[in-house]
Amino acid sequence: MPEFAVPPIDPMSITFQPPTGGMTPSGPVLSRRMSDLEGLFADTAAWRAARDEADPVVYEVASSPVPEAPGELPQSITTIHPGAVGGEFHMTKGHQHPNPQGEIYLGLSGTGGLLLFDGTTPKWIPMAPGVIGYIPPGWAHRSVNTGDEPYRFLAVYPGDAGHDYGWVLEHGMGWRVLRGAGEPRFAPFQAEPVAG
Ligand SMILES: O=P(O)(O)OC[C@H]1O[C@H](O)[C@H](O)[C@@H](O)[C@@H]1O
Repeated sequence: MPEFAVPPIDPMSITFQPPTGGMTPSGPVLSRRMSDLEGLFADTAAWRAARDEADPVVYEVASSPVPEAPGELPQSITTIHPGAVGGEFHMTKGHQHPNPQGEIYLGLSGTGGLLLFDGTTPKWIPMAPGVIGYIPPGWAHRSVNTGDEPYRFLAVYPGDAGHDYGWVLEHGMGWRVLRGAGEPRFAPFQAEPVAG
C-alpha cells in the first residue's frame, strides 16, 4: 500500500491517470463501501438492503504522496460511482475541517455537485469537468454524483485542515440530494434518519 512521503519532500510532478482516477506517484488509496456509510442515507432500509446485497464501493479517494502535514498542500482525486439509495444520490461521507481552512475542487469527469453547509444555510455548487468549486473555511462539504457515470474531481487542501466526520452526523448537511425528473431534487435534511 503506497504511503505519504515524509517532509521535507522535494518538488515533484504528479501524473493523473484518467482511466482509473489514480495518481503516479501514488500516496494512500481509500475505498469506501456502502457498509462504511451507516447513518448517512435517509432511507435506512434501502441502505441496509444495498449493504447486504452487494456492499458496493460507493467512492474511492486516491491521494498523491504529498502528506497531510502543516504547510503542505495535499491533493486527492475522488471518484464517486453512480447510483442512489432510496432515491438519494451516491455521496461522500462529508466532513468539516476542525482547523477552519479553505479547499479547492476541480471537476475532472462526470456530473455532480458540492453540497456545503455552515450549520445554518445549505449551498449547492453544480460540478462538471473544468468547474472549480471553492469551499470557504467553516463550511462542511459533501460531494454527490448526480449523473449516470462516475463523477471525479481533484481536491487540494491545507495539510493541517483535518477531517471532522462527527460534525456532519450531528448537524446534517442542510439538504438531501435526490433523483428528480432530469435535474436533482433537494429535500430538507432530517436530523434523524428514516427508520427502516
Ligand atoms: O472524507 P470524505 O468526506 O469521505 O470525502 C472524500 C474526500 O474528498 C476530498 O477528496 C477531500 O479532499 C478528501 O480529504 C476526502 O477524504
